[in-house]
Amino acid sequence: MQPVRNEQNAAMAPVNERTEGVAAGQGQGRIEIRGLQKVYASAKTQFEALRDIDLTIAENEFLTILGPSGCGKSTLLRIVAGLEDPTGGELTVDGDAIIGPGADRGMVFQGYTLFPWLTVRENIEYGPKLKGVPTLVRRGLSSHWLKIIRLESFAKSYPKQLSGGMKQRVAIARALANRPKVLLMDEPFGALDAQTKLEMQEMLLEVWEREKTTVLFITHDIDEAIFLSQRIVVMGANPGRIIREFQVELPNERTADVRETPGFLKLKRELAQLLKHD
Ligand SMILES: Nc1ncnc2c1ncn2[C@@H]1O[C@H](COP(=O)(O)OP(=O)(O)OP(=O)(O)O)[C@@H](O)[C@H]1O
Repeated sequence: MQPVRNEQNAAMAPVNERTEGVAAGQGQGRIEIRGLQKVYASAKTQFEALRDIDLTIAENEFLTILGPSGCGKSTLLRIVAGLEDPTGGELTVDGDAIIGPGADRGMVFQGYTLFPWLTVRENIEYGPKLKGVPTLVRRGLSSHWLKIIRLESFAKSYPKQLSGGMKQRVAIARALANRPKVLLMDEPFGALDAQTKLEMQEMLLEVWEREKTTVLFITHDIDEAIFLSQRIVVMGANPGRIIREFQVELPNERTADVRETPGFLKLKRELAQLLKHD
């Protein structure tokens, strides 16, 4: 895929300015997590999946949680999504307690979660349609997103006619067309081949710079974490907990060659060392 930014796109206003009245809320997507605990209990066993998680994610921040398999990354994300209840602690988005799923939080997972019976355009328009956004406004919104993800010529295609990378582009557009304050992403590019993964990472950064949504991203890929994030929180397992956090001191405007810079490579070594010893 070509880089998403071009003159035509650069001239386009962010969708938030184009579709007034569709906002999920007035805040900007600040997530506060205090003393979060999660224990999975059955009749015979108890498993402490998350212990004492304290984390604040600033509005418009791109924060990645990095950690080995089983450290509780997905559990944490599902709790923020409202798909699972914590055993203890408090979670808020812009001061509002998270008590279940909501339109203020969009989600993109590794598995392709598009509706197979809807076209690409209909998938993108699904959330706004549920919210009662009028047809013409919806059409403008989906056209805007089709352009950004460079799938205008696939508007009438069905998911099964798309490659894995294309499906994830639609999944991102579908989540953002709903104008969430927060985008929650659980290894969204984990199933893609190496080249497509790099292209998707660049596309995601372009979209994030344009839309300025708070992003909470999960991965166990160190390069992906550094390339995408402003801040990286490293989790350890047994019990799942935060062990360290890193500010990524790289420019926000990132191109592929940032991966060769001394700053990138130094952080990569540090993270690899940390994950090896946990
Ligand atoms: N419903 C459940 N019941 C019992 N244990 C669970 C449940 N869901 C997750 N766990 C356990 O909680 C721990 C954390 O799981 P989680 O999926 O959050 O880890 P993860 O860091 O996302 O791992 P991965 O990178 O492999 O996806 C694991 O040991 C897992 O077996």
